[in-house]
Amino acid sequence: MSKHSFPLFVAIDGPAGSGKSSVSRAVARKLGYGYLDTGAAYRALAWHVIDQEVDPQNADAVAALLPDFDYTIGTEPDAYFVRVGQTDVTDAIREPAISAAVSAIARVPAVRTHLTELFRTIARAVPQPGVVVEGRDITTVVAPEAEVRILLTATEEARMTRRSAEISTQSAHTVAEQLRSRDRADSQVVEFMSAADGVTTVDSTHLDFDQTIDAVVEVINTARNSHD
Ligand SMILES: Nc1ncnc2c1ncn2[C@@H]1O[C@H](COP(=O)(O)OP(=O)(O)O)[C@@H](O)[C@H]1O
Ligand SMILES: Nc1ccn([C@@H]2O[C@H](COP(=O)(O)OP(=O)(O)O)[C@@H](O)[C@H]2O)c(=O)n1
Repeated sequence: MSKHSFPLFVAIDGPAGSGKSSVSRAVARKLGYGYLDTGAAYRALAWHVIDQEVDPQNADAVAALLPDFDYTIGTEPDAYFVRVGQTDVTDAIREPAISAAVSAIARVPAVRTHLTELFRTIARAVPQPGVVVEGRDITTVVAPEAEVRILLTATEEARMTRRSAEISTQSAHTVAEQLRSRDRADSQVVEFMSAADGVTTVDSTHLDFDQTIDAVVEVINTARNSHD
């Protein structure tokens, strides 16, 4: 199969609140690409684990749920949804209880292997000429060979401020503490705080949302030109 049979792969990693989901989705919309939110799969599995009354800390019990984990995600930037079986969990997976449980299931090796395979399959199958895939280990594990690899960062302060502006049900202090402890737990499993070789860093601390989109599109265009 020629390399043009697969969509152009844009891999974006970064810590919580760096803007991965919102920026990746907007970039995909702008370029007419598909969009894959990999964090949503980890969150959906955490939702399923809790729904099945399994202890998220019990790695074997979590791994045992994988063969029957029936997960669907929308890859159209304008028609985003996440389903487990027939249940729409798009909003439920953003609940604080899921955010609190997700790192425990994300450190189970069988979970990472299973979801990584799923991501590769979903990304290859999008009908668009490109796909923006975002998460924590896309540039390093899921698609180290991606045509475009970006680390999206922002200072901890900027990320906490953005995230707490979104969440009205918890104090800014609680949101910041939870984000910090999730980043700490996730960092023990995958490296997403510094760019791997060949990965371009986009620091959005002093960029507004539109400027961040433009900066990412510029990295993609530069990489595309060098591949042509
Ligand atoms: N450059 C930016 N300037 C200001 N706000 C931003 C910027 N990038 C993202 N945001 C906002 O920050 C919040 C967190 O972004 P999100 O995409 O959910 O991050 P992540 O997916 O990395 O956790 C969202 O409300 C988003 O609109
Ligand atoms: N590629 C990925 C994506 C997410 N994750 C896990 O999934 C969780 C949720 O990811 P997310 O992207 O929705 O998180 P936010 O950055 O949006 O807060 C993370 O805290 C990680 O534990 C992962 O391990 N690897």
